Parts: sequence; structure tokens; C-alpha cells
Amino acid sequence: MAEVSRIFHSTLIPTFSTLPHLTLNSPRSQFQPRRSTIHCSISTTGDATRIAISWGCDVDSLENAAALQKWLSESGLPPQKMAIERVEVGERGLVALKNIRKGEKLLFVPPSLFITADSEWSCPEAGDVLKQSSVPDWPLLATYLISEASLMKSSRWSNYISALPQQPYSLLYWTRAELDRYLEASQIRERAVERVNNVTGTYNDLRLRIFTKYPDLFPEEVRLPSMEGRVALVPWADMLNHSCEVETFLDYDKSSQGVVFTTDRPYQPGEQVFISYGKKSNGELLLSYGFVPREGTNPRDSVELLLSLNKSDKCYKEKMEALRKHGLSASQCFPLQITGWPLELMAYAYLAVSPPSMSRQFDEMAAAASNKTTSKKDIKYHEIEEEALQFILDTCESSLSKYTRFLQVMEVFQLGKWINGFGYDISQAAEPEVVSETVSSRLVYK
Ligand SMILES: C[S@@+](CC[C@H](N)C(=O)[O-])C[C@H]1O[C@@H](n2cnc3c(N)ncnc32)[C@H](O)[C@@H]1O
Repeated sequence: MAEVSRIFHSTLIPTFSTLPHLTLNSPRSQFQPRRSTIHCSISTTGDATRIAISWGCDVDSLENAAALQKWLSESGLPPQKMAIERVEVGERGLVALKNIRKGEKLLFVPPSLFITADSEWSCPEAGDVLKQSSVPDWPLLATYLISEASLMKSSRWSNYISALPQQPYSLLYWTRAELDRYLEASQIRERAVERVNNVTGTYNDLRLRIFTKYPDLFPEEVRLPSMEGRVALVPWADMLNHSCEVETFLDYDKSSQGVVFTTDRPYQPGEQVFISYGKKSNGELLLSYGFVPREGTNPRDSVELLLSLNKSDKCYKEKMEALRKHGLSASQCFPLQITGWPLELMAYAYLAVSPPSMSRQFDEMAAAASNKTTSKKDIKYHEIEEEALQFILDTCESSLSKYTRFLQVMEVFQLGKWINGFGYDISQAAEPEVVSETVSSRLVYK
């Protein structure tokens, strides 16, 4: 169960958020067996000339969502205590229709409604080719979805496909220039670039290895979106939005043989019901799901702060040696959270600012800065504490200075407040410009 739970937790929702279009297989019985072809051309880059298949709807369309809901009930989804509605957080979401108790299990989506790598293809030959070529789950499912979308109304999944957001919020749609500009100083920028390259690379690989070799099965350009891990798509369950306050997540329930989640709080009729997409930072949420939670609502938010020894430090060599001994280097990243920073960061700061007269403490400091050692972490050197805090503050300021536009609206002095424990949320600096500009059309940030 733990494994299933992990898989569902980490892959179900990303699936939805990163794939422009999703699908499932159609049972042969519903169709005339035929040698259909995947005839489509879908762009993840916004190249309008490539879009050939009509699918999906506006992110807030309720019409298609209602059709989805009706189709799901006719296809085996048991009666629900929730309905799809327009919501404040996440455009559309599941809202309680009745009182829901804490600890209640909801959803019960049966496996017949899941979309997995084992789902039956309407074009079985195309499925066979991909499987024989050991195509990983993600690109396999993406191709599957596209193939079903190309069948339009005749696909068993047409109601599902039509209810998916046509243009999901995703960093995959950002151009390289936009990623560079708006995520300029965030670690998420590199990871987003990597992810886009991964998607493009996988698509190019498939095109070279498979699509061009079977032009009758894959006659046109098929652009594939993101992939990551194993995959299952679960209609209905993927209408649930994320809340940082909620601890509960999707799971496979062996006894009922369906996808469920257990509420961790009661809901009253009209309230939006949430799950957790995981304990992720704002950057991670942006990367995987294309949104940033409302400011200050994510206690798990964090940014990496890079601390470095000063090369002109008289004791640079000795400090370096001490750090090396404990598996650290002259530049080291530490997570800064909305709730504070790790003791290791403070220990590193002590080491960075300590004068030659404290050389006997270098080892103790380096050990405390390493998360690999079990040595005492909570070290304190009152004589250099202020200097160490100033060092952290300076590093924060220099890190923030990369967010040029951000600094125009956020006075640096607020950093001082934060560092003195007033709770300034430095983590919002993760994607500050994203919040302010481009993203009005792409990123949900309210
Ligand atoms: C699994 S879908 C949830 C259903 C989606 N709201 C819909 O209407 O199709 C995940 C997407 O919902 C949106 N979303 C989920 N939780 C959100 C939140 N807390 N704030 C803003 N958007 C959210 C994001 O666009 C995300 O990529």
C-alpha cells in the first residue's frame, strides 16, 4: 500500500498538471476493431500551426466538467458527496455537497476509470509498438492520450479529454527567455529548463526511434509533454486542488478497490475540498503544477541560500580543511524556510566569520554545519553571533539583488525584520517576478 500510495501521491497529480491533454484507452467492444492511426499534432510550445486536435476546455469551464461528472457516474463512479464547481483556489475544484466528517473516505474511483500504461489502446498496434520499444510510462501515456484525443467523440474518454484544461498552467509552456527572465535567481529555473529539455529530448528520441519508423501508425508530429515516474490518470480525483493546510492525499484502497482519500477535517456543504500534492516548496509547486500558493500560506516553503567562505579570509585554508573533513565545501547551500533556518546554516555562518583566534573551534563549527555528523548542532558563540547574523543577512541581500524588479517593490530593510524574527517571508523571493508579471495569464496566484 505504501508503494501504491507513494506512486499515486507523486505521480497522479503531476500527470494532470503537466500534460496538456490526457486520455484513456477505449475498450475494443465499444469500437469496431480497426487499424486506426494516431493522427495528431499537439504543441507544447504554443505553436498554433501544430494544433490539429480539438480537446480540452477553458480552465474554468463548468459545462465540460458537468458532462464529465455525468459520464463518470454512468461509467461506474459511485454517488459522490462532492461536485465540480468554480472555486476561488484553482479555478475549478471539488466542493462538498453535504456535510463531510473528518476521517471520512471519499472518491472511490474504480480502476476501470484509471488510465495506466496497461490501458487498452483503441489503436492496439500503436500501443504494441510503444510497449515493445520499452517506452517509459510517461511518454507512453502521453501518446496514448493524444491517440485517444484524435478519435474525438468516438473515444471512450472523450468526456474526460474534453474536460481537461486546454492550456494547463505549466512551466512547460514558458519560453526559455521567460524562464530566464522570471525565474532569474531561483533554483527552480535550472530545474524547469532541465524538465523542458527532458520532455523535448524524450519526444525527439521517440520520433527518431519510433514515430518515423511507423509513419502509418504515427503519421504526424506528436509533441509530448512532461514525464516523471510511473503514471496513472484518475478522472474525478484529478479535480481536487491542493491546499498547504491539508495533510491527506490520494491512495489506492484495496478493500474498495478504488482511489480514495480520507478527509483530515470536516467540510460543510459549499466548502471546497482539498488534498495535498505533497509537502513542497512554492518553487516545487510551480515547477510541477504551475501555481504558487497564496503568500504566507505554505509552511513548507523554502529557498536554498548559498553561503560561501570568503577567499580573502586569513584562515581560508584551515576553514576549508575543516569543512572538507566533514563532507562540506567552501560554498554550501542551506534551506531557508518561512519558519526559520537549520542549525547547520548558523554553524556554517559562525565558521565563515570566526577570527583566527577561534581556530580551535573550526572543527566543531564545521561538524555542526554538516548534516552528516551527529555532533552537537546547537552551538553558540556569543562573541561572533551578531557578525554571523550579519553574514547571513548580507548573503540574503546579495541573493535577492538578483531579483532586480522584485527589489523595486520590496524594501530591503524588511530582510532585517525577518532576520530578527518578525517573520518576513523570504521564501516569497523564490518567484517574485512570476507573481508580479507574466503570469497573470498563466499562473494562479491570488
Ligand atoms: C489536478 S488539477 C486540479 C483540477 C483543476 N483545478 C481543474 O480545474 O481542472 C491541478 C491543477 O489545478 C490547479 N490548482 C490546484 N491547486 C491549486 C492551488 N492551491 N492554487 C492554484 N491552483 C491550483 C493548478 O492549475 C494545477 O495544475
